[in-house]
Amino acid sequence: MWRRFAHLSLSISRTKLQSLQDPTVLKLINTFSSDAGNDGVASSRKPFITFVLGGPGSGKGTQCEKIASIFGFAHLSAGELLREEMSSPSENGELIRNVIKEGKIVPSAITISLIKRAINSATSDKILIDGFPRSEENRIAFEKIIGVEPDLVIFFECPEEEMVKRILGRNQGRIDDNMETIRKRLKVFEDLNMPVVEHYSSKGKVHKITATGTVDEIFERVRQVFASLRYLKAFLSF
Ligand SMILES: Nc1ncnc2c1ncn2[C@@H]1O[C@H](COP(=O)(O)OP(=O)(O)O)[C@@H](O)[C@H]1O
Ligand SMILES: Nc1ccn([C@H]2C[C@H](O)[C@@H](COP(=O)(O)OP(=O)(O)O)O2)c(=O)n1
Ligand SMILES: [Mg+2]
Repeated sequence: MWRRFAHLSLSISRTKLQSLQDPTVLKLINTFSSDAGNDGVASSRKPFITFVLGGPGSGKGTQCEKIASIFGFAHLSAGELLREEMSSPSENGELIRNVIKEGKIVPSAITISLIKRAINSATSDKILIDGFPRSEENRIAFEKIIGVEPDLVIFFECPEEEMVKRILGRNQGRIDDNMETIRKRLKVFEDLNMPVVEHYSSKGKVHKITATGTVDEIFERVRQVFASLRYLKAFLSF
C-alpha cells in the first residue's frame, strides 16, 4: 500500500516539481525513508539540512528569516554563532575576532562545534545553515564530523557591486562591514566558497537563485523551491 502510494506521489512529484532536479527529489526520498541515523547529531534525529550560500551581502540572512517563518525551518547563521561566541567570554573569542576582521575563515573545528550544538538544540528538524560551508575545508570537516551531506543547497547569485552596496548600507556595527575587509571577503568568497558551490552543483543539489530585485521578488523565487519540497513532504508523510 505504502509502496503504491509512494510510487503515485513520485509520479505526481515529477510533474509538479519542475524547479527540482531529480537527484534532489531522490535524495529527499532516500533521506526520509531510510532508517540510518546521523552520527554527529542526537541519534534519533534525522534533520533535513539546507545549506544557504552566496557572497557577503547577497541576502542570505534576509531570505533565511522569511524561509524560517513561512516554512518552519530553524535558521542557524554560522556568522551569528561566531559573533556570539566572539562576544562571550570564550577561549576562542580573540581568534574569531581577528579572523573575521581579516575577512578570513575561522577554523572548521570551532564553527562546526557551534553548529552541532545549535542543531541539537533546534526546535525544528528542518534546518537552514546560513553562510556555511565557506570553504572546501569547512565542507569536508562537516561531512566527516556531522556524518551527513546537505539535502539541499540554495545559492544566491548577486553581482559584486550590489553586494558591496548592501553591506555598506547594513548598519549593524559589524567589524567586517568596511571597504577594506569587504574586498578581502569578496576574494575569499571567489577563491574558497565557489568551489563548494561547484562541488554540490556537480551532485545536482544546488538551486541557484538570482538575488537581484526586491526582497519579495527574490523570496518568490525561493518560495517556489520550498513549496515544491512541502508538496513532496505531504505526499511522502515524512
Ligand atoms: N533584495 C534586497 N535589496 C536591497 N537590500 C537588501 C536585499 N536583501 C537584503 N538587503 C539588505 O542588504 C543587507 C545584506 O543582507 P543580508 O541578508 O544581511 O545578506 P548576507 O547575509 O548574505 O550578508 C542588509 O542590510 C539587508 O537588509
Ligand atoms: N562558515 C563560516 C561563516 C562565517 N565565518 C566568518 C567569516 C565571515 O566573513 C564572517 C561573517 O559571516 P556571515 O555569514 O555573518 O557574513 P555575511 O552574512 O555573508 O555578510 O564570519 C567563518 O569564518 N566561517
Ligand atoms: Mg548574513
